[in-house]
Amino acid sequence: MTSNTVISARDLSLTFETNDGPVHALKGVNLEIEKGDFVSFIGPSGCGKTTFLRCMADLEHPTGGTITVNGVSPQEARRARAYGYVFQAAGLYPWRSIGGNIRLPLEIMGYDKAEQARRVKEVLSLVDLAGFEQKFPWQLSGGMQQRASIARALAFDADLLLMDEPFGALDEIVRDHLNEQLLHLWDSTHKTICFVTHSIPEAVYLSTKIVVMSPRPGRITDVIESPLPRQRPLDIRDTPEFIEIAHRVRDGLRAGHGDEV
Ligand SMILES: Nc1ncnc2c1ncn2[C@@H]1O[C@H](COP(=O)(O)OP(=O)(O)OP(=O)(O)O)[C@@H](O)[C@H]1O
Repeated sequence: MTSNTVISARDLSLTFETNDGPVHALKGVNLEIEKGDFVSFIGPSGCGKTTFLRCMADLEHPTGGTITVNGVSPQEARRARAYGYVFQAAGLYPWRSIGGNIRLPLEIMGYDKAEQARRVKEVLSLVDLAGFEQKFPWQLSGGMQQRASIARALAFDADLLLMDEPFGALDEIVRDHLNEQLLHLWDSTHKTICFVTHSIPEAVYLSTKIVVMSPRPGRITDVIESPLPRQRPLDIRDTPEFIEIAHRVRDGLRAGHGDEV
């Protein structure tokens, strides 16, 4: 672990006790994430991607091993507001305007009105929604709503962004556009991003590091360091380098699946 280490998981395990017996959501997970990394977690349903993200966010508590966030416990990191969390669904309050939704966590945290207004403007422009502050969620497309939820997660300017399959419900064209915007945002803000996805092209396009996971028990089967440059136009997806990484991810997913049967 170095001073640049954002997430450090050592032999991390989490077993849920259920009526049907124990569920090993995570077992023996080891991973280091450095400042500025864009890390995707990919794997079949039930391999523990969400559980891992929730452990980072102090929303679940490991039953074995250790995990630190910025060198401290997830609980301390949560209290220090070390991360923003973006959920699968945008989860905006329909009775609040877009500005009102983004402002809500800032109100709770006691920022003064001028600072709230400044931050709302800043994050809306970061996600390309300048001018939409007064609109209500139902007046925005699904992709715009998801961008607004990213803006809300960015509002208190945490260096770490945890994103749980934020674009899963969107069509491919919108998703491509949001992927480009997210890469741009990552590049311009130097944040560290942990991103859950089911899509191989999305994982390869976005990431500096791709973590391939496998279920029962949930574990990491491969960690791929991407050789792709930081600046990535969408057509990088047609290059041999991109296709080679995508193959490796697919092979990793297949191997993990083979263990199940
Ligand atoms: N609160 C809980 N109680 C019991 N079991 C749980 C709980 N949360 C998750 N699980 C189980 O833990 C395993 C991992 O779940 P998790 O949601 O982390 O997987 P995932 O990889 O994110 O799946 P998906 O891609 O479907 O979102 C699954 O078998 C799930 O059923």
